[in-house]
Amino acid sequence: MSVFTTVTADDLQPFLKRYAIGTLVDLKGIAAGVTNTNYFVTTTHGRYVLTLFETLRASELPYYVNLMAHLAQHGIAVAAPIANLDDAYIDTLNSRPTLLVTCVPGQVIDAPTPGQCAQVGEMLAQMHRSAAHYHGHMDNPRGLGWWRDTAESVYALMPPAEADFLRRELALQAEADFSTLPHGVVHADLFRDNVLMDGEQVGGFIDFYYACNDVLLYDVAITLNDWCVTADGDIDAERARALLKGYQGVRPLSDAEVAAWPLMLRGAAIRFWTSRLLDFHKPAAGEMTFAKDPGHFHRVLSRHVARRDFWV
Ligand SMILES: Nc1ncnc2c1ncn2[C@@H]1O[C@H](COP(=O)(O)OP(=O)(O)O)[C@@H](O)[C@H]1O
Ligand SMILES: N[C@@H](CCOP(=O)(O)O)C(=O)O
Repeated sequence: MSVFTTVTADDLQPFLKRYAIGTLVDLKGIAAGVTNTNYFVTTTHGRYVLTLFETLRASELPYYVNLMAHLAQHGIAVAAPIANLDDAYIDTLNSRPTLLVTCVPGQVIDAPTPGQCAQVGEMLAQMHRSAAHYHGHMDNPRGLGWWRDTAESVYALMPPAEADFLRRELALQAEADFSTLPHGVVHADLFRDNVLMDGEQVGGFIDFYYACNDVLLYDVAITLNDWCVTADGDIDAERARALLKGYQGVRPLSDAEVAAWPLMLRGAAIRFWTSRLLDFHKPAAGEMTFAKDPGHFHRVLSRHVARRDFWV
């Protein structure tokens, strides 16, 4: 359930007067999603998504919101922020920082086809290209240092063999030097539940609140680890090849990126293994979400370690 802060028509009508998007026709809470309060808002001008931020403060939002606006201006399929009459994207409703964005078409797909993976790869590469001139900068708050600190906080709660495995993998990541690989703006959480597919086309990327500046190949690895995964944590080679072909049709990988790819896939798996371990073993006080299975990314990582063919 993702309506944490209730919004009524009486709350919304005066709020909408600060925008030029018509008057309220319908307001409906969105059940999917885990972090923020989301509503579909239909006005006389069309359909929008209203987000009330439950944890991020207004001062933390400009990097993400200006990025979404920048990408939308460049024709990338993303939800486009709507400015109010003061020309601000971030407003306030019911004491929460609030954003209105366009409603993108499509739905979340659980079992993507290779063709859909190819479209996601293509759109991701276009996103990387078109964000090259985005002026905002945000270091990755969930980089290697965060993985290590998080792992340290849960080792004692893990089966010893798994903790040893994670320690060894983190040591390998620490030895790697990715500093010369192409960097830029990455979504950093482009899982299936953060993309709406409109048939075979990408309807829109959503949920940019982990976006940051980092290695572009890392974003490809995060995306592939979710879009091309099988139920047992293995990677489906046909989907993986399709996603990489779609991506490389726009931004071919360099030799250095191809060489770094196997380790990057492992790093991307560690990122979500550690965050899921933390959520599982140490849920934040008052946290409103249920923890996702950390074991899944343990399996994804183990499969990558054993793998000899990496589809590039
Ligand atoms: N711009 C949008 N257009 C259409 N549907 C959207 C849009 N933004 C969010 N949604 C819907 O709301 C759901 C939850 O959004 P999400 O951003 O994942 O929430 P949370 O930040 O709480 O994780 C999505 O799965 C999707 O169904
Ligand atoms: N995609 C991640 C979860 C990302 O964090 P959230 O705050 O959006 O739940 C995963 O599947 O572990």
